[in-house]
Amino acid sequence: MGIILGDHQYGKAENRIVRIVRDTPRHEIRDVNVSSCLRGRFDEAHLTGDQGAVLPTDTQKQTSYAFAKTVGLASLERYAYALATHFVDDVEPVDQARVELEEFAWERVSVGGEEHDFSWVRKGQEVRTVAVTYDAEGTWITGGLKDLVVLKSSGSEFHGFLKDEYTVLEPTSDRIMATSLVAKWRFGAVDVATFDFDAAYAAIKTALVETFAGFHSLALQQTLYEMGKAAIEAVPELVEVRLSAPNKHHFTYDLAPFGIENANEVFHADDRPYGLIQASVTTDDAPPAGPAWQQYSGLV
Ligand SMILES: O=c1[nH]c(=O)c2[nH]c(=O)[nH]c2[nH]1
Repeated sequence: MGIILGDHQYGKAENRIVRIVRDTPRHEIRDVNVSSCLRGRFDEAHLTGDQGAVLPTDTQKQTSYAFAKTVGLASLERYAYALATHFVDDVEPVDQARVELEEFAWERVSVGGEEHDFSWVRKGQEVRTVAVTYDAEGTWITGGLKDLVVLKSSGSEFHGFLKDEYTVLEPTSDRIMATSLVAKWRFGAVDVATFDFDAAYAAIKTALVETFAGFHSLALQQTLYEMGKAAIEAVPELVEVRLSAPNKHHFTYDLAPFGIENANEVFHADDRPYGLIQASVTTDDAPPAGPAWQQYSGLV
C-alpha cells in the first residue's frame, strides 16, 4: 500500500480589517473579515518539512492589511482580485489563490435628522460574502449573503406531500414561513475593473427578498427556485445561484385546553430540528464552475 499527499491549501483566515477613508470630513467605512489561501507546489513542506516554497501565512496577513490601504476596499471584489492576482503572479510556487471576505455593514448615525460624518451603528441584517479565485486558467467570482432572517405570516402552504406509515404532519394552506437565508451566486464573464458589484448585490438582495414576500408559496422548495430565478433575471451577469434555507418552523400553539381559539395568531417558534432545504438555479449555458465553490474558511 502506498500513501500519497492529497489536496492541500493554506493561508491566513479571518483578518479583521476596518478601512476608513478620511480624505474629506465625511469619512467612509468598510469592515471586513478577509481570508486568503494559496494552492500550489507545497508538497515538500508536507513531505520533507522544507518550507522554501511556503510564503508564511503571516506575510499573507501583512499583505491583506497593506492592500487595504494601497488598493483600498471601495470595491470588495477588486480588493480580493488584487490580492489573489498578486499571490499567483508574484509568488513563484503559487498556482491558484482564493480570497474570501465577509462584510459587516454599518449605517450612519443620524443626529437631529442629519447623517453624521464619522459615526455609525452596526447594521443588524445580513452578512455579505465574496470569494475570488484566480489562476492561469481564469478568474471565478462569487458573491453571497448569509444570516438574512425573513418571515411571512401568510402566503405559504404545504400540502399534497407524500405520506407513509410514519407521516403525522397535517397539511396546511396557511402557515408562517421563516428562514435564515444563505445565498451564494456565481458571476459569468464580467470585467472586474469596471463591473458595479455593489449595485449587483443590492439588486440581487432586493430580488430575493421581494420574491420571498410576493410569491405565494406551496413549499420552501418552490420559493427557493423562484428566488434564484428572480436573482438571475435581475442581474443577467449571474450564471448560478445556490440557496440554503433552514425552515424555521412556527407551530400554532394549542390553546384549546383553555377554551381559547387560536386562528393562526399564537405560535411556538421552534429552534430545532429544522428542515434544511437547499437548491441551486443555473442558466442553461452556464460555464463550468471550476474552483468557484472550492471553499477555504468555510465562512463564505
Ligand atoms: O416547505 C416545506 N418543505 C418540506 O419539504 C417540508 N417538510 C415538512 O415537514 N415541512 C415542509 N415544508
